[in-house]
Amino acid sequence: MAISSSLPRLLRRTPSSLPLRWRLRMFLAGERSRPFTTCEGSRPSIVHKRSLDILHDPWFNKGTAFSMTERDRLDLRGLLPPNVMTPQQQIDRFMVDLKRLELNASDGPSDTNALAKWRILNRLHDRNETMYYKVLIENIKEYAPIVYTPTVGRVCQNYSGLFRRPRGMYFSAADHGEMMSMVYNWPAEQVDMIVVTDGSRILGLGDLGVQGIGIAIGKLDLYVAAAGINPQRVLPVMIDVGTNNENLLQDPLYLGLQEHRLDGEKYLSVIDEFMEAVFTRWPHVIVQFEDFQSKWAFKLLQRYRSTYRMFNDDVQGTAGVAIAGLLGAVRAQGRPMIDFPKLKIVVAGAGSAGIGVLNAARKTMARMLGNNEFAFEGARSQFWVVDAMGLLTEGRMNIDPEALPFVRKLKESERHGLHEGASLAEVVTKVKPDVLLGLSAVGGLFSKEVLEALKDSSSTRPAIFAMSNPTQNAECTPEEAFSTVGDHIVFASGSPFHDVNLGNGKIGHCNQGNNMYLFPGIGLGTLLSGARVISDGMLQAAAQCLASYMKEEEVLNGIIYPSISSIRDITKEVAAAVVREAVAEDLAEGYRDMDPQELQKLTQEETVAYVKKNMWEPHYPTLVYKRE
Ligand SMILES: NC(=O)c1ccc[n+]([C@@H]2O[C@H](COP(=O)([O-])OP(=O)(O)OC[C@H]3O[C@@H](n4cnc5c(N)ncnc54)[C@H](O)[C@@H]3O)[C@@H](O)[C@H]2O)c1
Ligand SMILES: O=C(O)C[C@H](O)C(=O)O
Ligand SMILES: [Mg+2]
Repeated sequence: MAISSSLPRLLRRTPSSLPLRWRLRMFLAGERSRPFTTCEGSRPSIVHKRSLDILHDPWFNKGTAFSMTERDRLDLRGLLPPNVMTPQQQIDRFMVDLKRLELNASDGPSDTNALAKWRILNRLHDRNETMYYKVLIENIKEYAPIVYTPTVGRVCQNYSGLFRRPRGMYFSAADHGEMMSMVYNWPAEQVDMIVVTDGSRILGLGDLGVQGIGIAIGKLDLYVAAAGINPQRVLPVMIDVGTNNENLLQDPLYLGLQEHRLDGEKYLSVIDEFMEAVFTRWPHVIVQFEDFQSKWAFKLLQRYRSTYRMFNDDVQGTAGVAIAGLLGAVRAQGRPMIDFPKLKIVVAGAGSAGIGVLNAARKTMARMLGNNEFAFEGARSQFWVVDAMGLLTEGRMNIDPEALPFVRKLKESERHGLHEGASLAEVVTKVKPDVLLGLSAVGGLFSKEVLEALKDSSSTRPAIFAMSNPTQNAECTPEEAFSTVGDHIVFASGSPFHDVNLGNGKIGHCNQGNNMYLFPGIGLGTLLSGARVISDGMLQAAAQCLASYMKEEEVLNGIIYPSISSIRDITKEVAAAVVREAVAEDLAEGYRDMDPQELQKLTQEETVAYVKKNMWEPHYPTLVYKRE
């Protein structure tokens, strides 16, 4: 039957408002499929596609309205958020989002159009990945704050409305027993990098449930843009084990499972099953755990790190970035890095990030002091930890095991005029720290009173790290820090802020102390070395590389982290440092045609060149058609 003879019939049956392209497509997909003349349930439409091909076909796609049986029949399981929606719910969700555009979609005072920009970039991402990444790489300073912190936080908060075309995989508590087969629904034969979250602590925004998938997508955008991981080989994953966010539990438009989070053994068995499934299909994949609540972050890290190629970005990536910044703060005082163990550090926040930093800083100090038990014990006394209940001392009931090494003895505290639960301002007043570091998720925690107290710091150049994300969760702004404590401070924040004009031609530098300077290089270095696991040594090599990347005159000027414009270059260097450490520790098993013996022969420069050569660039390849 020729197209031309059936076209008039087809045209009569389809609404004239539809583009001709669609009506033709309907014909080509089979005359039997009559979405306009049959209603759901009476006669099925025959499709000749499955999996993502259906989701990407505007004619057949039903998005979140695919029923569970259809999802199974069409290999769609895991490719959509778990909550099956009615068509009306889909329209309600879309309308809420459409109407929201009329409101001010701002994230902080810096960019009132951030979400609108995200939408435009996201549509490009869906249409043309090569072009999307070219735009991102060439304009990374401008658009990292859109695809990553801080806008990604707003994206996650609004994800049920923003959701259009699915990206990544969703494993839910309801998929127990199915994951090993579901993982084959992902169309890519090879996956190098997975970023997985359970949505329980997204940035400083709390439990966002299934909407947390946005953070996994944002992190992988940086893996492609900064580390040159091939975008065809990345996989964002959301493990939906429910949510304890009451608003989401009540929201009829929420896309995730509307039940309380799984806990205990049930929770662990879901994560175990997921890990087994992905490592069975892709034995060489690297899994980055992201934004898991502290309660599980440490346990899962300990459970998997010696078996699987995995790391926790919030615990380990953040620690490395903080160490590099702290070493920069020592150098900024005109002192050698080896003076680091002398710093007195007050840390506000004892969650996954805060404890990660404390452990790494303590180990670094101990290494500098002789790397023995005595040095390790002594280094403990450099830290004062304040959490939601104030100064952490042995007087506290029910202390988290991870925080135990950092509790202060009561006598010791009294000697400093402090007590269990003392406020941050009291601690800063009495301790006079060199560094005040915030990973508390409490915006404005470094109040005027706290910053005033820091003026009496015993350091010639006190350092303030307001590392919580996104923007509104920063413990203070750079303006507040410079104007209260003084022009001489060193300042870093987790989310980007502008530098401060101090007058008289002087600039107060706002460094971005964010794990984005390390995680892409840790992942790339692990991939290219073929390391079996990610060791402490590899993480430490990454941090040292970042610290030594900064030149003396920059550091003396208060610039302790590179500009994000050079993130591709620093990531290449970090990855090379990770490769070399993996080789030195005999963990490297090689990558493609580069075997461990050859890796071992590479000089420092050759390792950097090897990394560079393996970084994906956003160029269109020539395409040639070949019948299967
Ligand atoms: N800049 C970065 O690279 C980076 C990396 C990881 C995490 N973070 C940010 O760090 C923050 C914390 O992350 P997390 O995983 O550790 O969270 P978490 O919820 O596990 O821990 C938060 C900690 O802050 C403490 N806290 C709460 N209120 C406080 C107060 N008033 N004073 C002092 N401490 C208080 C809590 O007791 C807890 O110990 C988040 O905002 C996150 O975005 C930043
Ligand atoms: O995501 C970020 O910007 C940093 C960090 O992983 C966080 O959780 O805040
Ligand atoms: Mg994180």
